[in-house]
Amino acid sequence: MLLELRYVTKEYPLRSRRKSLFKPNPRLKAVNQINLTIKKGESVGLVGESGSGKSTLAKLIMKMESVTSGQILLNGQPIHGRQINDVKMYKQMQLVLQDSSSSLHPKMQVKEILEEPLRNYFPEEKTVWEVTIRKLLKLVDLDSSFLSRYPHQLSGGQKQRVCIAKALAVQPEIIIFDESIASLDQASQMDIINMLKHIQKKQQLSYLFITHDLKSTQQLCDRVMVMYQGELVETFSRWDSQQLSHPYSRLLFQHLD
Ligand SMILES: Nc1ncnc2c1ncn2[C@@H]1O[C@H](COP(=O)(O)OP(=O)(O)OP(=O)(O)O)[C@@H](O)[C@H]1O
Repeated sequence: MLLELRYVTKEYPLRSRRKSLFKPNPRLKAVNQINLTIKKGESVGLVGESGSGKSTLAKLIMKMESVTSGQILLNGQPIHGRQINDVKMYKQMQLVLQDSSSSLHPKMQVKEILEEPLRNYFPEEKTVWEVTIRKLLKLVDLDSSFLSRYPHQLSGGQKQRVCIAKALAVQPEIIIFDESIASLDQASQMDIINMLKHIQKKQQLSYLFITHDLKSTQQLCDRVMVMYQGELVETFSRWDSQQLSHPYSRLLFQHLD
């Protein structure tokens, strides 16, 4: 299994006005006992309303937050421990966020932005960096005229494409998308989804595609999981509302068209 979550829970302390020495501070279970698996080459959607715990889960998987309990394994190795170092982990797993402006350095040209991961992960391949950068741009449907542009000279969709190219530069096994295309218009979203599908097939990549919009998972994902109030309440791979068991999943289906 490429990625496996076993009973993963994340609690945050809740601020309470009255502190008592005798009562434990109240805590919020942002993520509650989540079990999930993603195989090589599989594309999995994670859908849920705002506050259901999706981003917290992404942060736990990317080791940006510590787990309260449970285990996350990448290729069988627990990531929240000393068994796997961060460089090795981020070589296998990359994250693409919604707000691309925060992950693109404003003073770097696209060429430099894409060179950075190659410098970090493939220093011995310096002679082919330039060719690789052009290939990456082509993969995300941008031509080489973009190489010299700065982030402020790109549209939202083009910025997201550069972020995706930056993640692909590392040649990861899995990419986690956290609302990565949510801020784009419908047509750009569809373009990027089709592009991601094409790349995934070509490279046998795995995706965890996190979104509040069920429709965007329909094209891209083999399997969809529904999160509600920190828990995984449903998993389905057939788009048949009759098969759903949780009222929230049924509600999501009602808003599909
Ligand atoms: N650092 C934190 N400290 C305390 N509570 C937090 C923290 N981060 C998230 N939470 C809480 O955890 C819950 C889940 O938040 P999370 O951001 O994971 O939801 P989400 O499903 O990604 O929502 P959205 O779609 O709006 O981004 C929310 O109630 C949120 O307020």
